[in-house]
Amino acid sequence: MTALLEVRDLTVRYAGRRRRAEPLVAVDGVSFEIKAGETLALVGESGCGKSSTAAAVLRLRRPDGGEVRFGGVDLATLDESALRGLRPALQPVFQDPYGSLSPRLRIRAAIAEPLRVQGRWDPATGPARVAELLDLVQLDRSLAGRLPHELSGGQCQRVGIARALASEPRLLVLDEPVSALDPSIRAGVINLLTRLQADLGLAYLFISHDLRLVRHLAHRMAVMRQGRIVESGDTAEICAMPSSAYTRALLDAVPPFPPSHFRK
Ligand SMILES: Nc1ncnc2c1ncn2[C@@H]1O[C@H](COP(=O)(O)OP(=O)(O)OP(=O)(O)O)[C@@H](O)[C@H]1O
Repeated sequence: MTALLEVRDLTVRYAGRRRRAEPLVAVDGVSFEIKAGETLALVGESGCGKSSTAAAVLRLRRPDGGEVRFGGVDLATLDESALRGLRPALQPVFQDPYGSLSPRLRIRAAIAEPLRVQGRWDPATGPARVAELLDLVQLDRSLAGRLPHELSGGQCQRVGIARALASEPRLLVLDEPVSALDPSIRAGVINLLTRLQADLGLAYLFISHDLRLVRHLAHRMAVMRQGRIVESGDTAEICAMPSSAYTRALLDAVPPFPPSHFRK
């Protein structure tokens, strides 16, 4: 099967703080691919370049080098008007569930917003679509009239996922999607993501520093260090026999697995 997302030699640089300072190379020649229905986890310590990679894949930031081919089209070089047509297919889910939602927008409006922005809101069918999206993320329809602060963190993150699904994406970029949540509700959101992938055939770029989650969720993983991928491949194989000493050190720091509350 051909890849849905192909990233080749991706480079992201940030200008130095002081004038004439050397730019910081946050992502340095990173390559990976993701097929439809597959999860690739990007793992590594804080500051290794995971979020910068995600921002370049989502074209929130124009890469300084390399290719980001989505469905064969290189997003790295597209202008904003050409990107507009492709953006619905690649959707982000961020770490902070409250920060991702406007505090004054009721849940039904928050879920409908992407459809309105994309000019796809139909007053005749829209409310039923919002209800369907609430069902998809296993939220009670009665929550539609609430404001974000009236919901728990886990419920808000489900709203964030429903908003992403409203665009009928093919790829979700999940940047630490459960690390801000209470440990007791993380498993519920992870199980939801697993089920959505099976039902909708979604591909996930899953960014996490939590290797227990990665072992549970990701078909393949890529380990980043100082902007580069030091090891990548099948998650189970890497976890059983890492070829890089750095990966081994990351794995050795992880408590025993699996937590019993994850659905197998
Ligand atoms: N907007 C920015 N301007 C300047 N430097 C940045 C910017 N964003 C990130 N960096 C730097 O780029 C490097 C990679 O950061 P990035 O956030 O991509 O790493 P990360 O692996 O996602 O880390 P974390 O897990 O802490 O989010 C770090 O050295 C960071 O300080």
